[in-house]
Amino acid sequence: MPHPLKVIGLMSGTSLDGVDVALIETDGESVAAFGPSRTYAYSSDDRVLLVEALELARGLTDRDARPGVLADAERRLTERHAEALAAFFREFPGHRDVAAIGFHGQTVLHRPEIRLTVQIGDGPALARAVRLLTGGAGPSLVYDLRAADVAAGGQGAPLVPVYHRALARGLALPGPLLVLNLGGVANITYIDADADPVACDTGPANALIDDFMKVRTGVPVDRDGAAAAAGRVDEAALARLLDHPFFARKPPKSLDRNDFREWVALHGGLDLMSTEDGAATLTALTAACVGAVFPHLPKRPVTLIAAGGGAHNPTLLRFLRERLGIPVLRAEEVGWSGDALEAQAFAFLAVRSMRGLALSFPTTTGVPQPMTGGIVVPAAASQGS
Ligand SMILES: Nc1ncnc2c1ncn2[C@@H]1O[C@H](COP(=O)(O)OP(=O)(O)OP(=O)(O)O)[C@@H](O)[C@H]1O
Ligand SMILES: CC(=O)N[C@H]1[C@@H]2OC[C@@H](O2)[C@@H](O)[C@@H]1O[C@H](C)C(=O)O
Repeated sequence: MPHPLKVIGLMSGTSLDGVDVALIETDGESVAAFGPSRTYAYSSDDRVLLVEALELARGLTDRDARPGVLADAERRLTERHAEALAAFFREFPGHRDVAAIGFHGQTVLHRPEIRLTVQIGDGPALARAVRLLTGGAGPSLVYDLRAADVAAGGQGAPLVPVYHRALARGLALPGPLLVLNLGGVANITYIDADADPVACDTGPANALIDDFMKVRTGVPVDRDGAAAAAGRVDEAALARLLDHPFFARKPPKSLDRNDFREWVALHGGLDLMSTEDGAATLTALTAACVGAVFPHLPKRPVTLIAAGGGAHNPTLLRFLRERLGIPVLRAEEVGWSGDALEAQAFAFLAVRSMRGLALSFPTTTGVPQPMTGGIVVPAAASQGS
């Protein structure tokens, strides 16, 4: 096993809530040690800018174009990542000797069917900012990790399955195992012994709930699932929503954050529901979407491990248990950090990229062959530039 590197992963996910920073020690094949992790929240102003950027990005046909507010959003996002790292190094000065950084950026558009996925975030600019923080040659920085997969005909997402598999090797749980990330969008990794993991996005998770709660209450979250717990699931609306062709498609498949927005507006009937019933119905939708992937899996999973922000929502966890009929564990119950998992994954993927190892596989993104990816700004290259 090559010597493990100290690596930081940076993730800004589809829920637009902030920058996740996580440190691990890894050789890109297994994890030697977990370090600290933190989330640095976006201000409501940042969020408004990112939402505008997502709206504008809907019309993009060129992944390198940054018209209007997209250029502002990319600058702001890169700055926020530099500030997040500055705060992280202030708190953990002993980790300034980090060897590499994996920088996901912010997905503003994801349309793999036309080979287009756009993550904003200026890798070379962040590499320069990091060098000012660390001194010396600074770490290598790896960014744009989805592009190669999409260019080769893959879905470009999810990319975390190879990390989930590495972690799952250390567990003594009965399989097949399902790892579920409940972010803005939900995605699963199905792991059965040493077979290649099977993965896909399953449907909306928190993004629809957050957007609905923002309209109804001004606050973009159903904190602890309180509203959903007080509501009644409209099963007829749920059945209409599950009639979307996405659910009949076999994996690999992936989603843009806003893919279900119009569908829900058309078929959800949420305008006629109370806040509680609407929250309950959208929360049940997230759980039912995970159930909808079961018929597409090689075998029925026997254990589910839930991670991501949605794993803090007890109503969502209850709905998952009720609708799936299998044990649902929180990531912490198996010794993982549910909130840091994705950022850790991008640290892991950065090392894999630097070593030329595969990030994605035919069974995870549908790419024709296992595929590496990412653009590396080597430590020395950022020196003096
Ligand atoms: N206590 C809580 N109760 C209910 N929901 C919560 C709670 N804490 C976090 N969340 C939800 O989790 C979301 C954030 O999840 P997470 O950070 O995993 O998303 P992300 O990484 O941005 O998304 P993705 O994985 O899609 O890229 C918040 O937007 C919120 O809806
Ligand atoms: C295009 C894109 O950014 N997709 C995200 C999004 O958020 C969750 C889900 O949709 C997943 O497919 C992916 O992120 C995780 C980190 C992944 O690639 O594994």
